[in-house]
Amino acid sequence: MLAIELQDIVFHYPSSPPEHALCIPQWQVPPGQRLFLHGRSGSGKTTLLRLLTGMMSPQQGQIRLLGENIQSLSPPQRDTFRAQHIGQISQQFYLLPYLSVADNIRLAAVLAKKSSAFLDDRIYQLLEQLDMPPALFHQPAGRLSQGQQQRVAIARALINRPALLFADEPTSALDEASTAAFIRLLLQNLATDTTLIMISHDHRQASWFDQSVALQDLTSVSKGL
Ligand SMILES: Nc1ncnc2c1ncn2[C@@H]1O[C@H](COP(=O)(O)OP(=O)(O)OP(=O)(O)O)[C@@H](O)[C@H]1O
Repeated sequence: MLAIELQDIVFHYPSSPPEHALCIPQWQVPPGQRLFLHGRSGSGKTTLLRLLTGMMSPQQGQIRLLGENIQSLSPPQRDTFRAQHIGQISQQFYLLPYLSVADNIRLAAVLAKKSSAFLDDRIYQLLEQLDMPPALFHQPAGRLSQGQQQRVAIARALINRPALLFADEPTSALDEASTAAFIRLLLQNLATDTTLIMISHDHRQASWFDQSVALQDLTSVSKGL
C-alpha cells in the first residue's frame, strides 16, 4: 500500500482565477520514504501540504493517504484520520504555553484517542531520547528555550507513531548547527515505516533524505498558483 497517492489534482484558491492552479497529474510516495520537497517561494509547497492533511480539498482529482480517499471522509472523520495518522511540525511550534511539556504531548495522544496506561512512560522515553532534561518535563512549555520547545514539538509529532509526518520549514529560524541537530534528532526518532515529507529552501539539507523532489517536477505545465 502506498503512503501517498495523488491523481489528476487541480487546486486553486477561491480568491484566485482558476487558470492559476496547482496541477499534479500523478504522484506516489511509498511507505517509509524520507522525502525532501523544495521549490521556489510561492510555488505551492505549503498548499500541497494543506491538501495532504485534508485541511483543504482540490477542485479535481483524488488524494489517497494510506489507501484512504481522504475526500470521501466527513469533516469529523478527516479530523480523526489526521490526529491518528499524521504528525506535523511547522516553523511555529504551537505549544500551549501554560500546559506542561508532558501535557502538551499527552494532549496529542488524547486527541488521537491513543491514550493508554503506558502513555506517560512513552512520553518520558521520547523526551529522554530527545535529550530533554527530566527537570523540565513538568515545567510549563512557555518557559522553555526555543530549542527546547522545538524538541517538545518533535515529541508531540511522534507520540502517536504517525504513518505520515509533514514538516513545513521547521528549520528556517535555526542556524546551521541547530539545523543539523534538528534533522538528526528527527530522523533518529522516526519509526522505520513513517513517511516523512520535509519542506525547506535550503538545498544543503537534501543529502539527509532518501529523495529530493522539486515541486515544479510534480506539476504539469500551468500558470501555477
Ligand atoms: N489562503 C490563501 N488564499 C489565497 N492565496 C493563497 C493562500 N495561501 C497561499 N496563497 C497563494 O498560493 C501561492 C502558493 O503559496 P504557498 O504558501 O503554498 O507557497 P510556498 O511554495 O509554500 O511558498 P514559500 O516557500 O514562500 O513558503 C502563493 O502565490 C500564495 O500567495
